[in-house]
Amino acid sequence: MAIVLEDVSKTYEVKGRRIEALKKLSLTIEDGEIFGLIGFSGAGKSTLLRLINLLEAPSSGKVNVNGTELGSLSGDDLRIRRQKIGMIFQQFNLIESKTVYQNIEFVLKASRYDRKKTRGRIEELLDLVGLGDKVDSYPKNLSGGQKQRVGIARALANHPDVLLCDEATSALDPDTTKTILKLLKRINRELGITIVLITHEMEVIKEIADRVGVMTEGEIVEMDDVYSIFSHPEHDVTKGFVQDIYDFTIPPHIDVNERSEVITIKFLNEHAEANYVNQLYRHFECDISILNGRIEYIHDMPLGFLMLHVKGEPGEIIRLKGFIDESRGIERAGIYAKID
Ligand SMILES: Nc1ncnc2c1ncn2[C@@H]1O[C@H](COP(=O)(O)OP(=O)(O)OP(=O)(O)O)[C@@H](O)[C@H]1O
Repeated sequence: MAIVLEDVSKTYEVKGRRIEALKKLSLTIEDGEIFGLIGFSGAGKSTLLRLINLLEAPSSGKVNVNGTELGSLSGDDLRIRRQKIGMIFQQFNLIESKTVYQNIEFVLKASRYDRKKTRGRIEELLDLVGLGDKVDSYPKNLSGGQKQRVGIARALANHPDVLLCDEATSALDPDTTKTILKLLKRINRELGITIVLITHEMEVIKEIADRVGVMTEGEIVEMDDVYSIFSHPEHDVTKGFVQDIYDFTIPPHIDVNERSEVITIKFLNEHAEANYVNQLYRHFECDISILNGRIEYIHDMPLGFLMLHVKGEPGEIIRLKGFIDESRGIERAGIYAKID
């Protein structure tokens, strides 16, 4: 059971102009995983989500969700299948004139949910998202984070097996973003719901995704587990996104020549926490100062970057670089190219 897209294309015609929003894209999202799609505006992310959500049909290719070929559905079958795909939005999309209770009741009514069970289900959902005391509040009296919690409760009302998140935290401050992402992760782990999220923020991917696809111009140009994408980005677009997090630029006053080099080192896994700089001091007659450094924990696995300014005889600097290149779990990082 999974979401499988096979050679999917989507073309729009606008005033006689063809826009290829998706170009023969193939992708398998495994059951129970959190899959993040990152890309700049116009890359085709929302279009992809609308195909999975059955809001639109592909121009060619196949979309299969949990064993059902979506193109084959119509009428009631389509309506029922759609209920099994929940969705949350950047602007929450709550009905302002309805209370929290009524917002969720609305989707349960639409799905002809057993009326006798409706109140119990809504209370259960609000408890799950930590809003048990807001049942009679109106959206205008809720914070952004609380509104998104209502959005999540509403999306889960019909026991979906897939939850699609369209820039779900882009309107929230960093702290609220973290709590919402934690909630989504808990929902994924505890309820086993597959989550597909689209974002333009690498922080969001780092925080929550198991795997990530990088989209540009209607194609997925790189796809891997999140640690691999962060530690070894291949495509220029991916490098640009990663560099947004590791913004390591050489300070302008640092002179770079054969006796004075800036070396950025990448430490993988447990090597990030070792006393590596100590070893460099001990082994080489160089003057070493730290210009920048950071350890990131991705799914609890450390990934470290350290920018060093090394001064010394050219031969000694070459030996030091050779030592780094031969050390296990340690690599020279270079500077990831920034794409504007
Ligand atoms: N209904 C539509 N009619 C015509 N063109 C469309 C339509 N929907 C999307 N497009 C075009 O398809 C391309 C991909 O758009 P899409 O919204 O999927 O990108 P995106 O990555 O989600 O961007 P954003 O983050 O800005 O939403 C864009 O060139 C867009 O203008």
